[in-house]
Amino acid sequence: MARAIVMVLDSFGVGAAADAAKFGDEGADTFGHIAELCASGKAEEERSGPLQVPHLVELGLAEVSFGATGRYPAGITPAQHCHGRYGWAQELSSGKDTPSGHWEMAGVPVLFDWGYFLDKERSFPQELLEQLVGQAELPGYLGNCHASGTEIIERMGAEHCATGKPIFYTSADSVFQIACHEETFGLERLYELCELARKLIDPYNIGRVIARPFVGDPETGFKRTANRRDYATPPPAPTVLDKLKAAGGQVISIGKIADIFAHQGITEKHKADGLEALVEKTLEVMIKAPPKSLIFTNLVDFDTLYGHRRDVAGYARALENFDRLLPRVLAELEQDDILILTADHGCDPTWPGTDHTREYVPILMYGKNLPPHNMGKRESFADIGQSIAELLELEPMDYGTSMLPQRL
Ligand SMILES: O=P(O)(O)O[C@H]1O[C@H](CO)[C@@H](O)[C@H]1O
Ligand SMILES: [Mn+2]
Ligand SMILES: [Mn+2]
Repeated sequence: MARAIVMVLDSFGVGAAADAAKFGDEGADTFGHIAELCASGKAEEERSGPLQVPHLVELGLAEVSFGATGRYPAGITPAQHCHGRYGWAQELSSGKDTPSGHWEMAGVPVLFDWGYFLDKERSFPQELLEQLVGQAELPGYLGNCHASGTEIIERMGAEHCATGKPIFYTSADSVFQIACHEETFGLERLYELCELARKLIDPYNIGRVIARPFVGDPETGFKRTANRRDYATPPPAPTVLDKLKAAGGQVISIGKIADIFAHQGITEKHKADGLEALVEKTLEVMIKAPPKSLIFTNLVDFDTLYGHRRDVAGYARALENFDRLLPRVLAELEQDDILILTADHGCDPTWPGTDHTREYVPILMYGKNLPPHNMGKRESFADIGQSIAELLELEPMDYGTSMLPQRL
């Protein structure tokens, strides 16, 4: 019996989706724009020249980009022969957020609208703020606005440390984020505050409360730590993770997958800090995981360190690093295993603002038994969940079309 290994390159979109205009994202292209800036010598920090991702290209990445946008990315030579079974998928879910993207790839698109805090300033309802301050016995709060998480701790970190007031902020996503200093405020206290916020915020239909701990001081500057924790609302229906767990399979979360699925349908979880450590952890798990396992890894750095920060060279470096590690992942595949590389939304680092972008995502599948094929445009990320259900011999999911070859 096979195993499925899914690695999410968080935010690695491959071109504006058909409905991108609704999100103000017409023309966004995370992969294409990174490649373009690399090829024109404008992404030279700690790397140089055209984007080098030959192993991803062998799995079909250049063809996927061509299919999604009508052109090959600048500076990328398409592979003579692709080894992958690949396509590009549009999102059925109404939002371009992380939970929607992940749940949809697990077979459960989010067809309802999330609640959002749309006002850029004074973003949160007064009643919610009063409840939080009262019940958590806080001296008040800072922020209460849309912000980039790194920028707001630079701006308000000192006042937070001096007053003990937590920093509340949001974005175009359905999120309530709380930034607090790990030492002066306390990490456990921040988590407790987020748990309270999670309960109070449920009537507003918000996807996630996120704890954003940081360290540092006003002299040397403030820095976020790896102790981020996401408090997601649970998926609206059983995902392929739940179905696999119920069928006695293993569902192994690496990185923030367990948080994104509100810890549902998970049998084992591992955390690691940074792209390389997350790939190493995936390799470690691949050596041991039994048949009928789903190994599900989220590579968050692409999004958090580079996409939202609009750092093109950083994103390119991370892609090149991942590409260098990819042969080791391929070497660890057993005969019947299938590797799926994909993304949950875009976050074009050349795009205005700091939010996600509505894009097609790549689906690059590879297995020793899997005939290579260009599977074209996919109607939903749920094709991933349906493929996993078929591979691991589960009941079919309600959404999605399997990308596995038809059995004779
Ligand atoms: O700017 P930071 O704090 O990284 O926030 C980003 O991370 C959040 C969750 O992925 C998104 O809502 C986005 O705004
Ligand atoms: Mn994401
Ligand atoms: Mn993000």
